[in-house]
Amino acid sequence: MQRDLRLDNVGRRYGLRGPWVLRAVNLAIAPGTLTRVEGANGTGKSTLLRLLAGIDAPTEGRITGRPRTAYVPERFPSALPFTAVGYLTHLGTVHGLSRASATRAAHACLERFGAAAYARTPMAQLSKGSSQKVAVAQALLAEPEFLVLDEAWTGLDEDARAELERAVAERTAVGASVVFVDHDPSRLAGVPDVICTVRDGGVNRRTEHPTSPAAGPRTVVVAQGPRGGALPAETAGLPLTTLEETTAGTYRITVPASHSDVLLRALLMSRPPWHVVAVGSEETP
Ligand SMILES: Nc1ncnc2c1ncn2[C@@H]1O[C@H](COP(=O)(O)OP(=O)(O)OP(=O)(O)O)[C@@H](O)[C@H]1O
Repeated sequence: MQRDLRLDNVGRRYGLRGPWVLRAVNLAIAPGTLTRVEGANGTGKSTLLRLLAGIDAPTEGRITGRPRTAYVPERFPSALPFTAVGYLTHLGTVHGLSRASATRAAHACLERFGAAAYARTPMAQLSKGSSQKVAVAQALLAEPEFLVLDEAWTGLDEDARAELERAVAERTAVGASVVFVDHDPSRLAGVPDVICTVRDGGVNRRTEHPTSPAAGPRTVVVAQGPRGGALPAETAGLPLTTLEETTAGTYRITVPASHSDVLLRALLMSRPPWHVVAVGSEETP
């Protein structure tokens, strides 16, 4: 994502005389940020996400700067006349991949979320959880610059939930933005850069400070790199909780557990690679 996605004076109501669900919303989503949207039931969270994703148009106001976007809706229309892999392959070709690459990407995505066994099952026959995995896979397939997740974790098993958290971390680490709603307050706790609260038709935006002690599980990585040097550039988008040079060239780095894979990959893939000495988990207060 190269620039902010902007909502200027956006309003949305359903029907000509329906009540305004959102009104006078001004909001900017910056590249590389993770935003959590919260609010009571029926306040307009899904409405806001559909507007952000471009699935729905504002009744008034303007939305500009939307990059290549993917969306996981609250309710995924699973009764489609495709097998899971057929559907994802089709979408891959729509996104410009060759058929062979799209098929490979489709299988890889299903495998990643533990749904490889259902690749050839007609979508209408998938269980709710399996079809949710396809919903998530379709969004991640094209490596979007902007990812919008409306209760995307609901119905996923534990492994798939963790995998989706990792996928979110990967997206933001490469400069994409992610906006999500989730009923579980501990979802990615301490990680979001921004919290948006929808209330009384408005959106209140507040910036979080990932450097303050974050809630949720954290991973401690001890790694050796250049003395007094900086972390590899690939770690720039990560919400590091602490970074300490314990002895010359040895660093103790703490990240939210959901981001540990991205941190480790960045360290090991940097040129020259860092040496990872230890990885452990840290209890949080
Ligand atoms: N397609 C629609 N047609 C008419 N009214 C709608 C439509 N979609 C949403 N609404 C109304 O807009 C309001 C906000 O709904 P929305 O689903 O955006 O809220 P939400 O905060 O996501 O709710 P929840 O937490 O229950 O998922 C509700 O009053 C809802 O009935």
